[in-house]
Amino acid sequence: MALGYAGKDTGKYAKAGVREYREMGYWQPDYVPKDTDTLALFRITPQPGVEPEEAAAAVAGESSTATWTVVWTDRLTTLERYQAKAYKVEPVPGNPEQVFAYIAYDLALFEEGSIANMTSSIIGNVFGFKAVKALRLEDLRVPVAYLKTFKGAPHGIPVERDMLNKYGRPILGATVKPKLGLSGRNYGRVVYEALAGGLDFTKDDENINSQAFMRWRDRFLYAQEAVMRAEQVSGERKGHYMNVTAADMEEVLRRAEFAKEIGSIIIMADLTMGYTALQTLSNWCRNNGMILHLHRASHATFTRQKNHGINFRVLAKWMRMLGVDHIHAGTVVGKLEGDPNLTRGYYAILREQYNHYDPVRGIYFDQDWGYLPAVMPVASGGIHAGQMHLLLDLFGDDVVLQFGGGTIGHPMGIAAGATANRVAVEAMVMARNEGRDILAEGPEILRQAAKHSPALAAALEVWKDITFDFTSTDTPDFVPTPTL
Ligand SMILES: O=C(COP(=O)(O)O)[C@H](O)[C@H](O)COP(=O)(O)O
Ligand SMILES: [Mg+2]
Repeated sequence: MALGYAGKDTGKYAKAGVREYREMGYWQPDYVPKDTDTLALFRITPQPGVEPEEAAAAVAGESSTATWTVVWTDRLTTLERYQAKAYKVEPVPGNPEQVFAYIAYDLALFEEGSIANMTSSIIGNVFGFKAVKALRLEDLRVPVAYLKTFKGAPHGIPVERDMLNKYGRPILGATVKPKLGLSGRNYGRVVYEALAGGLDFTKDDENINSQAFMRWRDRFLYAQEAVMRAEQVSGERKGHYMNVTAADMEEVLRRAEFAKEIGSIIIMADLTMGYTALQTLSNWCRNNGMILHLHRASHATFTRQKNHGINFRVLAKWMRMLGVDHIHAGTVVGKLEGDPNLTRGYYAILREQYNHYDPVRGIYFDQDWGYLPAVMPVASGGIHAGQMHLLLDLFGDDVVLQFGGGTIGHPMGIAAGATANRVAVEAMVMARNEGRDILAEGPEILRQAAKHSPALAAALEVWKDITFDFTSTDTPDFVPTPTL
């Protein structure tokens, strides 16, 4: 074996000073996790010849105290406390190559209120470890004791609704398109049309920051002028997520300050900024009464493949702790990856105060959120008014439904695109509130509403029943038991 690692060929490596992680105390099948432990569920594909328990112990070791050999200085610490403990290994249904490994981390291991520190421990080194062919962090149970060292969302769902004065229905938004190339003035025109036409929010796209064709200050000014004019004509509160993502933190905060100064209630940031930058911005938003929208730009590079990386639910948990008001969480019916059951699980993680074990939705641990504010999930990417019944049925009211192409691509213009979405959502909410079965009757409810709305009629005609039907790459391992 070419690995500097003790697999089955223990004798050889023991001679070379390499110890099995199991022997070093990282495999403890009798360990009873404490309420204050962080629990992690990893999907491990061990290298051929590496036993599952040893692979689990290795992951526990490398994500906490261990190195590849025993070191003299271990004796200078209370090693048993600081060692992560792999305590259970289970087969993955239908996949003999993989195992689920459960690992417990003591509360002492992570700095208070630091996602950077927690991630450096749990996912810092171990994903490149040669003894595992592939590794995925599937879920995390964060103890309330550690959660209480975070403040969470700057506002949370009820406070955001109060700020907007909008209740009892999904919030509607749109991403300005094309993503790149518009001048500030034309950009502002799109914002105005979309908001005056009936949407609540518009937003910058992830890759709009401050390029030469449209510097951020111009965009912010034109967009805010559009917001204020749309507020005047509609009598409603409106907003445009101003993307403050920049190359350094001073510049990020300069842009955020400016957005506040000109009267915006919301800013946005891209996940590409990094955890520490986001946490600074979250604190700034809490201190300055600004809503923080997060675009999960880049997440699919590490969340999408089922055998390696991090499941999005773990990222969602970190973002709820770190403190964002909104996060993109998938659409199921749109253009981007998302299994229905797993996506519902992500929404539960963001919105509920207590998540009960539900492996069908990919929730592997009970999670008490310790009153950390709920985060508003954002459904965005390839959705349109014709799917309103599906979206409302899947996600309920506490969600931002964002129609970029599905507003700006409307044949009668941007304002008509916005109106189509607003009429569709109001008709569907009313039908649901009257007790109708919107999943079964949805298309008919939309057709009836379209009789009085040429904008909705045109939207239904042009996008008909477009859905993006591809098999998800990430699917649940546990299928629901069919009920008789
Ligand atoms: O620009 C869009 C959607 O545009 P459109 O509405 O025109 O398709 C967003 O960047 C995606 O929603 C991101 O994906 P996700 O929300 O999955 O993170
Ligand atoms: Mg985008």
